[in-house]
Amino acid sequence: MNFNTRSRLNDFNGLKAVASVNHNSRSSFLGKENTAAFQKSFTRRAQNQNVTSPNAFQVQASFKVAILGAAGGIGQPLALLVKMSPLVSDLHLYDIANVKGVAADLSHCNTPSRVRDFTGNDELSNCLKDVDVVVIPAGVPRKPGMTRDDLFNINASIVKTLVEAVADNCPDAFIHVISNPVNSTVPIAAEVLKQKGVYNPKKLFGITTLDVVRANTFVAQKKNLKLIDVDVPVIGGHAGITILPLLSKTKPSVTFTDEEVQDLTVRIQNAGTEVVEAKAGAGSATLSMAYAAARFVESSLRALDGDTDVYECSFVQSDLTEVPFFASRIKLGKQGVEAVISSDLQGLTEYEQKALEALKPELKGSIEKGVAFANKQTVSS
Ligand SMILES: NC(=O)C1=CN([C@@H]2O[C@H](COP(=O)(O)OP(=O)(O)OC[C@H]3O[C@@H](n4cnc5c(N)ncnc54)[C@H](O)[C@@H]3O)[C@@H](O)[C@H]2O)C=CC1
Ligand SMILES: O=C([O-])CC(=O)C(=O)O
Repeated sequence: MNFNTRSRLNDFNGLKAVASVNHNSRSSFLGKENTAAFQKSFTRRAQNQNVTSPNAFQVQASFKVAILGAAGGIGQPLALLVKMSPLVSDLHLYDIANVKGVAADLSHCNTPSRVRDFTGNDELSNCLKDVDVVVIPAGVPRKPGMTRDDLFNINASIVKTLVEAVADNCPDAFIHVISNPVNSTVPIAAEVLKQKGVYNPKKLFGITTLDVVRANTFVAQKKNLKLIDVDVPVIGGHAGITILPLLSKTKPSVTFTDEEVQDLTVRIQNAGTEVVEAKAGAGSATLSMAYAAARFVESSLRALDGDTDVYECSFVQSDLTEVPFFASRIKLGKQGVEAVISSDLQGLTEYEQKALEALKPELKGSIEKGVAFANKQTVSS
């Protein structure tokens, strides 16, 4: 098992690979455990397509990705990063406003995927037809002084409506929910899919990758480690104390003083607020979020493509604890969540064990709020 993030950051060859017709091997700029693994999957794909001397253009990438909320702060840089993925053949951008220009702009990049724009309810079905991965960053972001839960009233309805369309048009797709509060929007999505009779818990993901990205960055800085070697699992949920970095499980193995554990944990938990305050009313994390979401998209596509070494943290339906949705490390495969990695929860420090118990009531409450919203709406509609 390879849990490290080596070569995720330093390998920008993906851009070169997709831009060069003579390039006979491809490596991804994101989400690759290592170039050798990617080379293996490239060769496998070439064999499957009966291409004898493969190059990046002959070996067709075959995955369709849709981004709902594509003209927003996260949507735009995310669309750019996904446009650079050699695994994507079609990129569908949907928003209620301003998406035409974003798509026109992006479509001039000389990477292979085709970009199409869709706007308004009438075009949502076409946007979603035959899509493999749907990413949902639609919704409003926080302003200083707000909690993620303060976004519930607006974003719950947005996510509900969009997931209804996903259920009707691409029920087999991987669904990546970014819109906050993730601790509630993911359970809402699950209820909507159940109501439509198409819920597959293995294919619904709350995106918590940014917590891992932050934890890796902050730990590497604090302990003076090589950034690409660091991997910290982050469990629980995606708000305040429900975000629990398991510093004792950091790879490579590293020791922290009690004070370092306290400081790092609080910084990782408050990192979203740190950005909201720095942006001073102009929104929340967008660039780091787009980077994190692109990493999760790339990992999902690698899994769909048959790679067998794909691990990420995500907020999914889980029986790891008594809380029905829980973020933890998962193994991704062609059918979605192949395994929830339970070993991370064994041998926790006293600090982590206490923090885990403390987060459960809040997380459970947020999940129940989402479930109640989805079901109340059904009764009254
Ligand atoms: N999961 C995570 O780690 C993170 C989640 N977020 C969340 O992501 C969401 C989006 O953030 P930003 O991109 O900064 O916001 P933004 O306001 O810049 O962009 C949101 C986009 O969604 C679009 N939109 C609104 N309603 C829509 C609908 N019904 N259908 C399609 N598109 C719709 C808007 O037109 C806009 O283009 C927020 O809820 C934010 O809290 C932000 C950072 C990290
Ligand atoms: O803090 C916010 O509102 C956005 C978010 O989820 C994050 O940056 O982690």
